[in-house]
Formats: sequence, C-alpha cells, structure tokens
Amino acid sequence: TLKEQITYIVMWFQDLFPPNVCPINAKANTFYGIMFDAGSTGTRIHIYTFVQKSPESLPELEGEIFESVKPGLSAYADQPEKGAETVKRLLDMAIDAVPPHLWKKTPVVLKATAGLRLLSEEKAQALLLEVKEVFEESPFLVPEDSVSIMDGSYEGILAWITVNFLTGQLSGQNQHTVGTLDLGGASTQITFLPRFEETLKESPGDFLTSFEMFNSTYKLYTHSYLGFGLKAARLATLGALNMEAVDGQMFRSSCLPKQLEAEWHFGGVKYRYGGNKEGETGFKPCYLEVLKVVKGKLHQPDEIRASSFYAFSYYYDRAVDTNLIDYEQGGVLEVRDFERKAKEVCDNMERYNSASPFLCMDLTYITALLKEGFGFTDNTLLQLTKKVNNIETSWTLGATFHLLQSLGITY
Ligand SMILES: O=c1[nH]cnc2c1ncn2[C@@H]1O[C@H](COP(=O)(O)OP(=O)(O)O)[C@@H](O)[C@H]1O
Ligand SMILES: [Ca+2]
Repeated sequence: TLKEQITYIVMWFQDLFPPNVCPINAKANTFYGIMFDAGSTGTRIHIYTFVQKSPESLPELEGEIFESVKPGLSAYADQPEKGAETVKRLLDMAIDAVPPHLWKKTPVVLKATAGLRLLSEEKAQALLLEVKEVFEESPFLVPEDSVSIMDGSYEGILAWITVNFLTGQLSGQNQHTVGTLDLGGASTQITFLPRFEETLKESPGDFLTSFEMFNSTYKLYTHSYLGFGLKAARLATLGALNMEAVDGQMFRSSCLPKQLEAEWHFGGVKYRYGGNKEGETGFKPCYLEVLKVVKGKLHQPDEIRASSFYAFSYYYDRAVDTNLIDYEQGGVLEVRDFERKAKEVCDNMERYNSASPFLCMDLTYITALLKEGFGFTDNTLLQLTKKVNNIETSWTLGATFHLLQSLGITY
C-alpha cells in the first residue's frame, strides 16, 4: 500500500542520514510516549509528544492525543480477547499519530487500576496477557513490564506529578506544590507534600513515599483507598459490595428515588437496586447511610484542613452535572458547596429525574468522603480541573515521565 511505501522511504532516509541532520527529523529531539489507563469504568489512551532542548531542562510537553472507550477492561473478565480488542482499536490511533520512523523508539505501556485490582488474580492476568500480545504485534517499543496492575500509591503520586508539572510547580526554586484528590470508580487517592513535621510523624508508614522525579526527591503523603471509588461506594451504601453470590436480591436505599427499581452492571456483576418505597428518602437519612461507609475508615492528616487541593475525575464530573462548575472551565469550590447541592438534589429527587438516579447518593458520598472521611472543613477550597493547558489531569502523564526516564529517553 501507499502507506507501507512511505514508511519504507522514511526508514531508508533515517538509515542514510545521522538523526540530527535527517531532513525528515525536522526536530530530532522530539519524542513520543503512549500510556494506557485501564480504569475501572473505561480504557483510555494518552499519546504524548515531548521536546527536550537540553539535559538540564525539563522535557517540554508539546501535546496530547486522548481517546477513551467504555466499559473498562474488567467488564471483559470472562472474554479477555474481546477486552484486548478494545485496546487494539485505541492503539491504532497511535499508528497514525506517531511518525513511522519513531515507532521503534516510542514505548507503549498499559497500567490498570482498581477495576483489575478487584478481579481474581486469574482473570486479571488473562486480560493482561491478551493486551501484552496486542502490544507485541504493534510496531512500538514494548518495555519489560509493559502491561501491569499499578500499585495504588503510584496512582496518587503520578497524578500529583502530573498536576504539579502542568501548573509549573516542579521547575525553578519556589515550589508551591498542590495536593491532589482523585475519585475513580473503584478507588480514591489523596496525595500531598507534607509541610509539617507532625504529618510525617503521625502518618502510618505506608502513607509516606519518597519519589524521584526530574532530579528532585519528593517525600509525599499518599494513599489509595480501594473500594472507596464512587461506584464501589454506591454498592457499599446499598450493602451490595462483595455480594455477587446473592442472586436477584433487591438492594434499597434512602438515597434513591422512592419508586425506582432497576439493574446495574459493575465489574461484570449484575445488581438490582431501588428506592425506599415505604420508608424515608432525602439528604438526612441518605447521609446516615453513606456515613456508615466512610466513618472511621480513612486516615485524617491534620495538615490538610488548612490547605487547598486540586480535585478531578468524579469530583469534577458531579460538579459539572449539577452546574456547580462549567464543563470547559472547571472552577473553585468549597467543600460546603457539595453539601448544599447534595441537600438540594436529595430533598427534591422527583425534580432531578432526568439525570442519573444516583445523583443524590453520589453527591452525598462526596460530601461525606471529604468531611468525615478525609476530615476537610466546610470551607476547604477545591480547585476543580479537567485539563491544565489543554492536557488531561491524569496520572498517565506522570507515569509517562517516569517511563521515559527509566528507559533513558529523557533525563
Ligand atoms: O484522562 C482523564 N482526564 C480526566 N478525567 C479522567 C481521565 N481518565 C479518567 N477520568 C475520570 O476518572 C473517573 C473514572 O474513574 P476510573 O474509571 O479511572 O476508575 P478507577 O480509577 O477507580 O479505576 C471518571 O470521572 C473519569 O471522567
Ligand atoms: Ca482512574
């Protein structure tokens, strides 16, 4: 085909000229990285373009191509080949995005998060194996360990790296880093750079991790709470988490519209759920239900009460759904804004019929997670962001830096 011929010519040029004078390499110091986020609710590809002008400077991020598919890999627990097929379709985008002469030098990696952590080892490994085959059949660089389940503490650290890189806090002298809050479907992460000795002394040992990036070492507070993502929390509130054996049982909650009866698929399991037909509904009883899920389950570092945090993923989505922020712009909220909205939605459920039946439960959970879970105050500021400089706020950028560094592609 024409494409093959062009590829051949490009490779021939590449062999003929040294890289820095090759006419096709207009920018010899341009490089790419492909990172897949296999999340519990969807699979996403991030194709990053970088330029590094000198070993002393940080690599500059030129752009990102982003695409996603739903559902996530864990929904293919019993059809691993079909799951890998969704990855292949996304990877085909990278074939078009990366210049052919750089294919061999462009690493491709997939990291799975809480969805796969919750599957049985056997099913998770079968999925990862199929994905690995897709990678090996591609023209890209497939590093060792290219397909894996990511450790929860890395998820938080790498998202923190992304946000602080994008906001310019990792370069220069005056580093005022910001903490990050990620609320996924199955797990949630909190990460910040402690400023007080107290935090270092009072945190459980496995909440503190030293991480090296761009020639600096950061000692971060981070933790990933498995089962505390928004969708897992719905099941926990309904009392249905880890209850797959109970066939056809109906789970009811005061956080749902009274007359509702429906079915829901999550992590390959079908659940039946509904409202409290006879009993109470509304914010008050709902808050008590949700409280049982979070109260006393999370570590509360004192220091965060006085700081502001960047919040994304489902914090962002639910704030958009209820017009607390604009979808494109994001915005700054206080914790109390989520509570106000939760009351408004839960106490008027019939009016919010068109949106998700879980809107009341989700907002109430977010409120309880922030206040009773992490211990934030009503006036803690949350900077809601989806993108910074047009780049997605996701752990994938931090993971790509880490990858390029380990491969010696960047410094
Ligand atoms: O690249 C991204 N940019 C912004 N938000 C993202 C990105 N990738 C995933 N999200 C958000 O993450 C949430 C879904 O969580 P996910 O499926 O990653 O679950 P998990 O982290 O528990 O595995 C959604 O709110 C989705 O909008
Ligand atoms: Ca995620």
